[in-house]
Amino acid sequence: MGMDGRNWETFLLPYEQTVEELKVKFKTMRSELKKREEYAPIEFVTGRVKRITSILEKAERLDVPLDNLEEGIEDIAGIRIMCQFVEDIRRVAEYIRARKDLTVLYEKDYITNYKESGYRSFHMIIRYPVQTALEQKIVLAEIQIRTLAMNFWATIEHSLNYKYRGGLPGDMRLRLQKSAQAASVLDSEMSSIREEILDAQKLFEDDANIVSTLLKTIHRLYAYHLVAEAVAYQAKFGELFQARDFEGMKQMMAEIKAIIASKHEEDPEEYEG
Ligand SMILES: Nc1nc2c(ncn2[C@@H]2O[C@H](COP(=O)(O)OP(=O)(O)OP(=O)(O)O)[C@@H](O)[C@H]2O)c(=O)[nH]1
Ligand SMILES: Nc1ncnc2c1ncn2[C@@H]1O[C@H](COP(=O)(O)OP(=O)(O)OP(=O)(O)O)[C@@H](O)[C@H]1O
Repeated sequence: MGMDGRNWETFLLPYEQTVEELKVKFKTMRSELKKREEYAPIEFVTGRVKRITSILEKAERLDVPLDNLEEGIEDIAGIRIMCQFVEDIRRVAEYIRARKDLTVLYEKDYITNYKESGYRSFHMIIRYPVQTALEQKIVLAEIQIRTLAMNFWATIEHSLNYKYRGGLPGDMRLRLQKSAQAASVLDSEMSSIREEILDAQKLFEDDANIVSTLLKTIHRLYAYHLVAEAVAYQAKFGELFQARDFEGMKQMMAEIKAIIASKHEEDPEEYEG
């Protein structure tokens, strides 16, 4: 007996539950990663159950018999994960592959191989065990992972395609391809800016480290009874810090280390420990 005779409402129930559960899980992943590493590779998460008309149209287009919708249509349950940067997409995919509550059936990388329309996204088709009131069912679901720029483009393109019912005029298609290119450039630009921001943060971290190790090194001079030197270096440090002269601090560090090393040579026994 075909799908037509069955109850759509109960057919869609496990998919609705799947979408709700996956949304919660990925939103939780977002907040957890944000707490752990001060930066979340996930910007936001959406999900939807495919509408009946859209399921029927797709079944017709892909020649899927109505009694095989569960296996034939892979995106009845769909989740979408938006990221700020292209690099985040790989990370999120890694986290998904490592999960124990789902299995990845296959992946489609439309970022390396974007579609002719200009569409870019990373797709994962998963098997998800969902516990209903009566039984455990394993359903297929689609996870789309994309940047904000990819999502912007795909949203506009989707609505235009819907408006023209797939028959986009040639010039429109060309302009969409061009804007997909522009979105891709935008993603690359943002990635390189991100690298620079991370470098700047690292530099700041390094400078902060120089200050603390230099102050500790100056303090060690007291252990070698070099009180006058310690006081002089402390004063010089004050000047260097005022000028934020980190190169000067590195030189000072080298000088003090040389002094300490020569003291060691004079009398290695005295200063151990
Ligand atoms: N906006 C937009 N979305 C797309 C495009 N191509 C694919 N998608 C999205 O990605 C999903 C999966 O597409 P595909 O990987 O091509 O797989 P499919 O479902 O077998 O094929 P089609 O639905 O026939 O494209 C679609 O259901 C859309 O949500 C595109 O050109 N533009
Ligand atoms: N995996 C997904 N997660 C969240 N939203 C999605 C997902 N896939 C599609 N959508 C959105 O659901 C709405 C309805 O899309 P629909 O499922 O009818 O078509 P589609 O997935 O774009 O195309 P197709 O029928 O070819 O699979 C659109 O706004 C679409 O952007």
